[in-house]
Amino acid sequence: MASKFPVVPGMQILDFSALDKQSDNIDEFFTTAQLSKMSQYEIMRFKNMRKNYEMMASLGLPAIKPDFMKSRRRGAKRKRKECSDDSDEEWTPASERRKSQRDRIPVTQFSFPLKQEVGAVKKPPKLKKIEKAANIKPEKHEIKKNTDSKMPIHTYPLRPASSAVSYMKIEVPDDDEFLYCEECNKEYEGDCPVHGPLVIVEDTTIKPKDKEQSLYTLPPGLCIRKSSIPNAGLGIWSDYRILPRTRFGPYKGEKTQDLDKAHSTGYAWQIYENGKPSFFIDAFEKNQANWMRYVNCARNEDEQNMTAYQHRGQIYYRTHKVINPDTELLVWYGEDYSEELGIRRGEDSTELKPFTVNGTKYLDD
Ligand SMILES: C[S@@+](CC[C@H](N)C(=O)[O-])C[C@H]1O[C@@H](n2cnc3c(N)ncnc32)[C@H](O)[C@@H]1O
Repeated sequence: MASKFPVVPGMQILDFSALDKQSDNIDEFFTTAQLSKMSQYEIMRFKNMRKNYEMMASLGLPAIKPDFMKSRRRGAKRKRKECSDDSDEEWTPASERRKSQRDRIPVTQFSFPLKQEVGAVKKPPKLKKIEKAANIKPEKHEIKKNTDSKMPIHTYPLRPASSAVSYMKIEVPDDDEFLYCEECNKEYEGDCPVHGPLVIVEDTTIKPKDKEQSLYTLPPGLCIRKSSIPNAGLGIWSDYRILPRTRFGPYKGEKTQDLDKAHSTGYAWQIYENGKPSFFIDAFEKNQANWMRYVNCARNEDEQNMTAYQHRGQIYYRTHKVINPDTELLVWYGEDYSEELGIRRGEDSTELKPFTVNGTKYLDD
């Protein structure tokens, strides 16, 4: 498929729109009588299973066909078992299957292992080159307030930890075994039983001692360039369409309990244990971090396209809306740090002007 967007070697442009329509129907696999006995919950569940399977298959990824899709309904009276020639499982009514379904779905059916081994993708250019092209001064311990010119510029490390917070933090439930499903607006112990597991995008695997480690871990289809946010430095952009419920991470960095240090770098996430602040994961040192250190903070809900969450002591980012190609990935750092950055949620609607360097499109302040 032709694309006007820059393409990372080995990357696919994903367009699931046709798939979405087709997958949103399970009529061909059940009789009218069977369908009429199913709850909305069951119907949605089968649709999701079909969608996940077909998306994986369309990408050429290993996917296990759900049992209910293995035989098509050819007549309302035909029994399910007779139709099924490649399954030795006895067919049971959907309502009876519901209880055991979850245990029987292999996790791999849903995972989206965009995993790249060393050498499989071309490494991104050197950080210095990227900074030069984007007209960004090499990274310093510096945080600039982006919205109000009267606001002071803080240079770190400069002050002891105070009430102002310059590390990222989010509300974490007492038990971080639980996963919150934004679609259901509920927490579940493990994956959501209605919408299934998140689609997992893994970091690119790198050699242990690779310099600029954080950049080389970029998954295919993402790239680094100047942020769309004025004075925010570099940021992470999508080269292809990313669907909601896609998970990135975990956020990698040095594990530390040093509060002052976490304050000073601007790259630390606070981790909670039993609902209480415990330690930090600080991604300031590039050779201990991954690409997630470059994800910037959204200035308003509209531009936020990822949610940060803690699960089993680690921080992940997941998408909660479709992210179109050529869009910056933006997460919410939490109230305190955002305030530190001069972000008052909902107030900034700065128009962004594109410009081009060496054929690559950037957005200027
Ligand atoms: C985790 S880093 C993000 C990557 C950073 N842009 C870089 O080039 O390394 C956090 C820092 O990015 C900058 N930043 C992130 N979001 C911002 C925003 N909305 N406005 C201004 N600066 C922002 C701040 O300097 C902040 O301390």
